[in-house]
Amino acid sequence: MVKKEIPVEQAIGMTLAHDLTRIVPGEFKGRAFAKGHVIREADIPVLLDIGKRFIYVLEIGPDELHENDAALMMAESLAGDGLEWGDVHEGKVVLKASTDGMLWVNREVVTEMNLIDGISITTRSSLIHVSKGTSVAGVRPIPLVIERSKVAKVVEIGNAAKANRSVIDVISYKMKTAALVTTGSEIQSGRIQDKSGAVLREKLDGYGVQVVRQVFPGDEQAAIVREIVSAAELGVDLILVTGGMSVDPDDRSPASIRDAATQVVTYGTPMLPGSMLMLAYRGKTAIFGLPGAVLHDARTSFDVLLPRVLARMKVTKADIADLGVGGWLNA
Ligand SMILES: Nc1nc2c(c(=O)[nH]1)N[C@H]1C(S)=C(S)[C@@H](COP(=O)(O)OP(=O)(O)OC[C@H]3O[C@@H](n4cnc5c(N)ncnc54)[C@H](O)[C@@H]3O)O[C@H]1N2
Ligand code: MOO
Repeated sequence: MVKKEIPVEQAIGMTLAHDLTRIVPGEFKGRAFAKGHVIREADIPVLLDIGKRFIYVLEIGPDELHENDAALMMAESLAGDGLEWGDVHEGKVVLKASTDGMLWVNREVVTEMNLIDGISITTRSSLIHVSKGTSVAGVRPIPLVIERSKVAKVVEIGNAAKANRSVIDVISYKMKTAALVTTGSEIQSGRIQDKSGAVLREKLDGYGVQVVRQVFPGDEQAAIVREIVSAAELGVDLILVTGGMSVDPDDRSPASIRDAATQVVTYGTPMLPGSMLMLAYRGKTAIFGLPGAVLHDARTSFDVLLPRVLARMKVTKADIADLGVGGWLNA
């Protein structure tokens, strides 16, 4: 690479080799001049205002890449389903969700890429819910001009990983319908008005899941089991059982879910709030036992697990055990 520094006063008529950024703390951060801009006399004071006394004239060698080209090549090798991106800005491509769904990031592969000197791939956490339009990853090289071999290595790692699944995907939700089994004698008898229906309907609506049934079986185990089995036979994707999830004699929900399920993933999670949550399946129907905190707190273990269940990702006891560190969710 040949990189010549030209004082801005002598740069009129020259072409900018990269985007130039302007930052006004608290007000603005973005591109003031785009790569390729031909400098005019009127630009000189603006350039001086943003602290540019020199501009580069670049000659990029055959073994090198400009930051913008490198960022685009890397973005293409990383991105799989459910993603889109626009122009490269200031050497960075921002990947955005093109659909609602669960963000999947192959952490090991991204770490391997970031170990290459000069590579910077930044993502949101894997396995979280993202809405269409959300920015999920920023991809850029650190230097203005980077060795082609480093970018080729990123692309090679990305393509090798793709045999299995892309490095970054937004996986749309496969589950669409839910039934609510609202236990509790105090709700069944009308002593207490049900609050779970409104809370859970609103939450599920955010994931595109429709509540098609709500029943109030009280606290008798046989009645709760009957309602879970009936909802599964109706063909809903998801059954949410609330109430009776802890240690009192009339807390029958865990035993009822166990009776109705063909597989129990966990009763109990290392997360707070939401430690008494249960996850089970009856065939392909997912069953959550939701502790009282889900009705009370905005974010619980349910919000952590729901995206991966709706996306039909396999969730194991080991996956759940791994959530303990960072599982204090109200921090
Ligand atoms: N000694 C212990 N106490 C508690 C434990 C424990 O391990 N040992 N666990 C705590 C945790 S964690 C939670 S969370 C709650 C679990 O509560 P449950 O899920 O069993 O909820 P219930 O006892 O059935 O109800 C609690 C409370 O919420 C009201 N409720 C329930 N459902 C509805 C509804 N659909 N609409 C409105 N209100 C509802 C219910 O009337 C009770 O007042 O236990 C801790 N305690
Ligand atoms: O199961 Mo509870 O208060 O941890 O939500």
